[in-house]
Amino acid sequence: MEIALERVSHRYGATEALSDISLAIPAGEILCVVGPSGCGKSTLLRLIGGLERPEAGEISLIGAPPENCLNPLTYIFQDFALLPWRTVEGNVELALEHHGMTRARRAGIVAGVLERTRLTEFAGALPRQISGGMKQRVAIARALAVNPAVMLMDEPLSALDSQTRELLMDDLVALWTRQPFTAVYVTHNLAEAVRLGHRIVVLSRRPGRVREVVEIDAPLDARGPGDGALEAVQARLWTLMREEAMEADREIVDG
Ligand SMILES: Nc1ncnc2c1ncn2[C@@H]1O[C@H](COP(=O)(O)OP(=O)(O)OP(=O)(O)O)[C@@H](O)[C@H]1O
Repeated sequence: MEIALERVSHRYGATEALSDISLAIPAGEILCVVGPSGCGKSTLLRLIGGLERPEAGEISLIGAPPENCLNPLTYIFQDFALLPWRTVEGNVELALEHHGMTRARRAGIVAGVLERTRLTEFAGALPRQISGGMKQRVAIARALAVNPAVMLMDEPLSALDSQTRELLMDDLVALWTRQPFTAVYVTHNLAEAVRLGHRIVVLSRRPGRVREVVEIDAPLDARGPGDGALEAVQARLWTLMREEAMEADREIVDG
């Protein structure tokens, strides 16, 4: 299933958040979205997820959903959004409730995604008993359980320390390599964008417009920290964003 955005614009009152965004996200691609604070990254995700309707333009899902897809679009947030009184298994199961499936089928799907996210032995743990990185793996498992057409990821690693972030990036690459998924991945972190993005969209600030789309050919599992070619892409992204980030910074200080 492919997502197409055609000339999408959105405003909140007098604030023009996004202007004239056209993008196509083919199945199996991770598209990273970067840009200075307030450029409309989260708005873009909300519009794609159907939480808000764009003021102008079209967003369409094209083609058939993947086999056994229970929900075409799922979110992964920075704050994990786990229910504290449910176990790891119970949190993943949550995504499968109200889909009218047998208990055995549900258990099979949960076991499968826990295995893919290396959580099997923690199935009975409560969120407070596990680390932040593991909590985010539970959120990823829960998103994968519905076999979505597209995962919408809003700063999923930004609440984690840098070592945990590295581990989670490795996990996401391993998951994608085993079974490619489609994702729109919003981040402030350019190192994350060059590790995880097949393409990276740089948005300009207010209104957010597509400033540039950078494509990275290297396979995800061939990328890693200290890779010179990736660092060069990261430097280029920073050059594109630097002035606007400085302006955003000044605005916050002045305000
Ligand atoms: N519900 C809302 N009502 C009014 N203005 C909003 C609303 N949501 C977002 N905005 C404004 O729209 C613009 C884009 O916001 P958005 O949160 O999408 O940006 P962002 O790039 O995700 O920001 P950040 O990087 O800081 O998370 C900002 O100027 C913001 O203040």
